[in-house]
This record gives sequence, C-alpha cells and structure tokens, in this order.
Amino acid sequence: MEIFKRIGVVGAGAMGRGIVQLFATCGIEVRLHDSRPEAIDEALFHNRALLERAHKKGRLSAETLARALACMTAADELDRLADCDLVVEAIVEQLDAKQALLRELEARVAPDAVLATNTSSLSVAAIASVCRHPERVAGLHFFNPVPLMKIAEVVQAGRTAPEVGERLVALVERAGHFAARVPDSPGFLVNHAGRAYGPEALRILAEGIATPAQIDRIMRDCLGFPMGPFELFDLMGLDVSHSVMCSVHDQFYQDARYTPSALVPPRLAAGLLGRKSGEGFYRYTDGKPVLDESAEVATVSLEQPFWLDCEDAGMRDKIAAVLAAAGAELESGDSPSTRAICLVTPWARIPAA
Ligand SMILES: NC(=O)c1ccc[n+]([C@@H]2O[C@H](COP(=O)([O-])OP(=O)(O)OC[C@H]3O[C@@H](n4cnc5c(N)ncnc54)[C@H](O)[C@@H]3O)[C@@H](O)[C@H]2O)c1
Repeated sequence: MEIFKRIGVVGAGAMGRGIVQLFATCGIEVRLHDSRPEAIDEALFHNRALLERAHKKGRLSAETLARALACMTAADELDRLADCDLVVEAIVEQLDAKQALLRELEARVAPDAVLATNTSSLSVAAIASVCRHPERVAGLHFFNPVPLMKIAEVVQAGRTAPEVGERLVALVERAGHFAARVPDSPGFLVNHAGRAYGPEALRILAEGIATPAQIDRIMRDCLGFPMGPFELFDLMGLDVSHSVMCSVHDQFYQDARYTPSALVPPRLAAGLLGRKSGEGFYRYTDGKPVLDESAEVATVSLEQPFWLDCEDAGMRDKIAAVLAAAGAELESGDSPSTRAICLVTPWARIPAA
C-alpha cells in the first residue's frame, strides 16, 4: 500500500498542530498552512518545544527529534501544498468554509491527491459535494491531543473511493494509531456516542443539580472517566463543541435528545472557550488549570435513609454493603419515602477498586 510522501495540513489550531506533530514524528514530510501566518509560527514553535521536552525526558531519540523537526515546515501560501499527495484540513467547523477550502485545494493539487477533512460532525459527503472529484475526499477524524489519543476515524462518504479509505487506514496505522472505519453519519461513531456525556452534563448544570467541578469529580472518581465533561469542553474548545452539538442536532432533524444547551451561546460571546482563551469552565495560567482551593466537597448526611434503584442484584448487594459499612440505613420498599436520598446506578464501566 502506497503511504503518502508529503502531507499538507490546513489549520494550525489544536488539531492541525497535533496532526503535523504525529506525521512528522514518523518521518513524513508535513507542510502547515493557516490563513493567519502567526498561527503557523506559533504551532511549529509549540511542536518543537513538545518534541524537545520528550527528547529531554528520554522518550524520543536525538535522531527521531532531528528528523521530526526537519519534517515540519511552514506553507505561507496555499500554493505550497500543490505537490502534496494528501492534504488534511483542520480549519473552523463550518460547512461553507470547509467547502470553499476544498475547492481552492482541488484547483492546486495533482488529480490523484487525496483530500481529507478532520471535521468532528459535519457530513463528509456535504463537504465533498462541491468538489469535481468527490471520490478523493474522505474524513480523517483525530482526537485531541492527537499524538496521545491513539485512534482516528476514517470516514467513508457516499462517493469516497474504497482505496482512498484503505490508504488513510495504512497511514493512521503507520503513525501508531488505531484506524476505525466508520460511515458518514452524524457525529460518526465517537461524537455520536459522546452526546450522552457533554450535552447531558450541560443539562444537569442547567437544572442546577450540581456544579461543573462536582460533575467532573463524580465522572472521574466514581465512574473512572479520565476527564470530566467540563474538563473535556475546556480541552476541545467550547466553540468547537457547540458546533458539534448544533450539527448533530440538525442532522438528526432536531431530535430533542440532541438539543444544544442554551447555557453555551452567552459563554461563547464572553470568550469563555476553555484552555485556548485562558478561561472556560475553569481558569488557566500557562495552560494549567487554576484550582479553586476553597471549593469544598459536600458531605452527605447519614441521618436520612437511602433508597437504591438498581436492577442488578449482585450490584445491589455490593452497594448495600458499602452503605451498611458506612452506617447508613437502606430502605427496602419498591419506591422511596419522601425522606430518602435516591441512588441511581447508571450504565457505565465500574473502575476496579
Ligand atoms: N478541538 C478538538 O478537540 C477537535 C477534535 C476533533 C476534531 N476537531 C475538528 O478539527 C477542526 C479544527 O479544530 P481546532 O480545535 O483545531 O480549531 P482551532 O480553532 O483551534 O483552529 C482552527 C485554525 O484554523 C484556521 N482557519 C480558519 N479558517 C481557515 C481557512 N479558511 N483557511 C486556513 N486556515 C483557517 C484558524 O486561523 C485557526 O488557526 C474542526 O473541524 C473541529 O471540529 C476538533
């Protein structure tokens, strides 16, 4: 299978820079373009610092470091991507912007060059629909941060040539990631499944049930997620997440289960985008969250009885044993009394104790 020799990346934000780092580290020449020239310099500087740090920590040999740095270059003009055999776009999540870019790229690259989109949720077929050769267009959806999240979705749109998908799978595997071949459906696989995470957390917040820090802590400490939903919003950028929420909602014909949260637009207008703007649900200094030391963990009163909603008898016994060990009373009726604190067991992976 012919692996790509020279890759162009358009969009030097969180994703574009990560994609550049990933491919350069495995020795493929990558050229980075952005409509803001300063974003290209910043991204290449950022990548250099990350790679040098990895070398200092002994995770990257001097040879791989030198090769990776030599492989990453700036493309000040889009014309500099003309001889790339693959161009991956990672610009703003807007259909018209992506279509306009693909048109511009098609006018420059060779007839057999592949064009890939890193879109999180837009239809790949809709992006490709403006191209003269939609068979060369596929989705190549990485996750943030690209070098660490070792999976990419390879999206086969209605007109994507099968060999284009196969070449992208080979490229993803060469970079050491798992390639998941997925159909061109709203949110593909991961962001469709993720609707039960972020948007549901926003609903809990909107209903005043818990704060972002409380929700994040429960998802991390009790359910074993590596990151809570609000930490994830801050990492992805709320602007990017909002576009995904709106796009998936539209593509499912406004199904109420996917309704985007009204909490989000005022936060976007205020610039509370997350790490990239220095503040989102948390505040950041030098890219690190500033934790609110005064935030207290709420204590649960053991004076009130507990009522447990759990159909799994084995799990029920385990939770009952934890409550008993803590000295709490567990109600046994079919429905809770008015005093009871109700415990609901959602479906999830239970982390090993
Ligand atoms: N942030 C995430 O966690 C994440 C994860 C997976 C996929 N994505 C997708 O990747 C894409 C980029 O997301 P991001 O978070 O890197 O965005 P970002 O806002 O960090 O960066 C986007 C970059 O694109 C540039 N840009 C915008 N329009 C352009 C154009 N017409 N031509 C050239 N450059 C242009 C901007 O100047 C900016 O530097 C989006 O489609 C997003 O949905 C994001």
